[in-house]
Amino acid sequence: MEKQTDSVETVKSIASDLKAVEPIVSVKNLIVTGKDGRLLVDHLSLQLKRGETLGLVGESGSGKTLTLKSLIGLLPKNLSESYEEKKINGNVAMIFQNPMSALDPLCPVFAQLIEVVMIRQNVSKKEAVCRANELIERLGLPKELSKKDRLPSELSGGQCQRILIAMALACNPDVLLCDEPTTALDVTVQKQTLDLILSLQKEMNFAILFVTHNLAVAAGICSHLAVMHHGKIVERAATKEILLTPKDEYTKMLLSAILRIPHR
Ligand SMILES: Nc1ncnc2c1ncn2[C@@H]1O[C@H](COP(=O)(O)OP(=O)(O)OP(=O)(O)O)[C@@H](O)[C@H]1O
Repeated sequence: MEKQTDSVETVKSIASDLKAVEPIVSVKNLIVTGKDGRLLVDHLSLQLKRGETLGLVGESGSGKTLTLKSLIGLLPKNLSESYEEKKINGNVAMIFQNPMSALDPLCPVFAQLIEVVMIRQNVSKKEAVCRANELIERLGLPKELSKKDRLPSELSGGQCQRILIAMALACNPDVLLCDEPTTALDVTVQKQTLDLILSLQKEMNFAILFVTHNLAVAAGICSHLAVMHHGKIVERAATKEILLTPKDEYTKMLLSAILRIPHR
């Protein structure tokens, strides 16, 4: 009997080891096309493992957001897609670029958070209120948010983004898709928000796919970068390698376009 229990434990441990190394996100040859036949995402392939942070960088219009939308199943209806593989092993959550427009402007933020907790965690309203309060505290948001009916317009941009991060956490994500989550914030709030996302990742070990046109921001937080140009990934490597020895001409151009503080 003891031997049998031992072997069950061994199988369980092998299964959990396999889960740790198998990719959480696996995309092969994703193609997104417009009505006019224009290739907006062109044979894109990527993989992401638990705890990894991959930055998807490239100029505006290169297809980064459409890649995320395809992954989360929110591709606009006028576009069509095909792929060899598109797999997400676990829960996925997304943080959008503009926190103000991602929230319902007419509904108090606490009520919006409660709704997400109720739906995603399948709990009663009473339990959802408790969990939403925990999230508010964990994300360093003012406690009175749960008491006063505050609309998104009565919060700062940084606070709204924290509400969206709280909503994402309520989904218990295995992978977090971030679409320029700090672009609409001022630089100090940008840094606080990025630090917050990274510390939550450390704690919960989810993978991050981080979309930005800002190579400096991506380089600061991502272990690997994939450079996108005209819908294609033209180069993918460890962040250090891309910064020190870029191979693709477009990557070199992106690097040379980073603004530097002039010598005083
Ligand atoms: N619903 C749509 N219908 C037609 N074309 C679209 C649609 N959505 C996006 N596009 C086009 O697809 C291309 C890629 O768009 P996408 O939003 O993915 O770019 P991006 O790299 O995320 O840019 P940005 O950094 O500015 O958000 C762009 O040329 C855009 O105009």
